Amino acid sequence: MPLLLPQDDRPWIVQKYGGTSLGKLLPQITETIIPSYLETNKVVVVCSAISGTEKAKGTTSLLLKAIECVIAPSRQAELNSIINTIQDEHFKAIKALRLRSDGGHEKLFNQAEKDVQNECTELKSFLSAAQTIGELSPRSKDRVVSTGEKLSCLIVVAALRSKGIPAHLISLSNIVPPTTKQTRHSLNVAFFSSITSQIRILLASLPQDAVPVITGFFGPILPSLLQTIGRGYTDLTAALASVSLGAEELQIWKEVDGIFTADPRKVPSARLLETVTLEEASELTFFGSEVIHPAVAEVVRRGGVRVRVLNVKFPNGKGTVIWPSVEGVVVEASAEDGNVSSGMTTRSNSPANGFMAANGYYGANQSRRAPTALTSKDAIVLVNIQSSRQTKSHGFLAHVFNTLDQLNAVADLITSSEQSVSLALSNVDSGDGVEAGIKRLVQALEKCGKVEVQRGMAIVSVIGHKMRNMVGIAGQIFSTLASGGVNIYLIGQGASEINIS
Ligand SMILES: Nc1ncnc2c1ncn2[C@@H]1O[C@H](COP(=O)(O)OP(=O)(O)O)[C@@H](O)[C@H]1O
Ligand SMILES: N[C@@H](CC(=O)OP(=O)(O)O)C(=O)O
Repeated sequence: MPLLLPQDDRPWIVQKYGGTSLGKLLPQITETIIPSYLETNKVVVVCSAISGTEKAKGTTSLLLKAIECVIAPSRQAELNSIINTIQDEHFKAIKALRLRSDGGHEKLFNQAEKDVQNECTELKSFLSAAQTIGELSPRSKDRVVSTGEKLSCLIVVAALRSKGIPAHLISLSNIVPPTTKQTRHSLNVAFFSSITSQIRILLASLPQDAVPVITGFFGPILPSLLQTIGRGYTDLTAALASVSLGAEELQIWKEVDGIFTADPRKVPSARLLETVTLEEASELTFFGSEVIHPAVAEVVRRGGVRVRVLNVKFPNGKGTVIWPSVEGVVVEASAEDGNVSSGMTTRSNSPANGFMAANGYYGANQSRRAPTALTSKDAIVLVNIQSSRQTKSHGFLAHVFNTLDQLNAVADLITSSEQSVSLALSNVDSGDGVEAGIKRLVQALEKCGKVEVQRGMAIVSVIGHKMRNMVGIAGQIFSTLASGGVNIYLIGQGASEINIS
C-alpha cells in the first residue's frame, strides 16, 4: 500500500531577497530567517543577483558592463575579466559557506562550485561568440542577465541544504511561451495569468517538503525583460509567485526596517511607516526611493496578496505593510484591529487571502495621515520646447511625444500649455553618455520648435493618499521650498492626485 503523507496545510509565504542582502547577510537569511518561518509556513525564496557591496557594483551591473564590451572587439580581455570577477565573487560565497560548515558537506559545496564554473564558462563562450558577430539582441542580453539570478540561487540552495533544508532551484528563464508572430509580448492580465499558472505547475512537481528557490529573472520576454520591466524585476517575479500560490504574504526583505517618510540615509529624522498603499509605494519608487518595483502593484492587487517590507538585520521588526487602497473607504483602525501580523512573532492571524479584512480596513492610520512620504531624484534634465506656432497645439504635442517615443526617452514629469511643453527626464543616457543623449534629444526635438535644456536639476515629490482631499497642501509645499531658497521650474500633480512633484 502506498504511504499517504499528511497534507501540509501551512500557509505559503513568499520571501524576496535583494542582491545586497544576499551578498552581505546570507547566513542570517539561510540560518535564522528562513528556518524560523518554516516552523509555521511553507516558504518560497525568490532571489535577485548577488551584490557584494552595492547594487551598482553587483552581479547584474557587471553583466550589463559585459554586454557593453560585446560591441567592441577590443574589449575581449575586459569581458573575460568581468566574468572572472563574477565567478570569483560566487566562489568566495561558497568558501564562506564551507567555513561555516566546519569541513562538512564537501560534496555539496564542490558541486555548487562546479555549477558556478559551468555557468560562467558557458556565459563566456556565449559572449565571445556574440563579440565575433559584433552584436547582441535584446533577448540575448536577457540571457546574459539571467545568469546573475541562476548563480545566486545556486549559492542559496547550497547554503540551505548545508543546514538540512530541502531547497530546490527553480529557474524561470524558460517559462514564457515564445510568441510566433508578435515582436513583443503584451504584459497584460492574460500574460501574467499564464506566468502564474506556469509557476504553479513547476512548484507542484516538487516534493511536499521542498523549499523552492526561484530565480528573480523570468523569460524570455520579447523584446526583453530589461526593456519591458527594467531593473528590479525580482520584485515582480516574487509577486507572481505569491499570486500563483495564494500566499499569505509577500515579504520583500531589505536592509532597512521598512518604508520611511523619506530616505533614511538622506533624512536621519525620517520615521518608519506602519502601512502605505500600493500606489504610494509605486510612486515612491518611480520618483527615486527604491521601495517596490511599480509593476508589482497591479499583480498583487489582482491576486489579493499583502506585501510587507522587512529588514534582514532586524527580522523581528514589524516592517511596513503595503495595502491596496480602497476608494471611498475611510476607516480609523489600530494595527491590532486590522490583522496586521507582526513579522516573525505573530503570523497566524492574518486574513485568509492576505488583504482587506472584512471591515474594509486598509491599513492603520491611513485616514489620519497627511503626506505619507517625500522623495527626490537627482541628475534631472529639464527640456523646454516652444512651438514654432505653425502647427496646431495637438499636432505639436503629438510631434513631441512621437519624437520621445522614437528615442526611447521617458519623461518623469510633463507640463504643457497650448504652445509649449516642459519635460523632466531622468534617463537620457543610452549607453554613450548623458551629453550625447541630450544632443540627440535636442536635434530631434528642434523639429518641433525652439528647445532649451537645463542640466543638474532635481525632482522633489510629496506623496500621500490623503493629499487628494486636503486643501492648502500645495501651498505648504511651495512655501517650504521657497523658505529653503529652492527655485521651482516645473510643477506636476499626477492624475491619481497622490503625488505633487
Ligand atoms: N522612503 C524610503 N524608505 C525606505 N528606504 C528608502 C526610502 N527611500 C530610499 N530608501 C533607500 O532604499 C534602500 C533600500 O534598501 P536595500 O536593502 O538597499 O534594497 P534592495 O534589497 O532592494 O537592494 C535603502 O538603502 C534606503 O536608504
Ligand atoms: N538583479 C536585478 C533584479 C533585481 O530585482 O534586483 P534587486 O532586487 O537587488 O533590486 C537588478 O539588479 O536589477
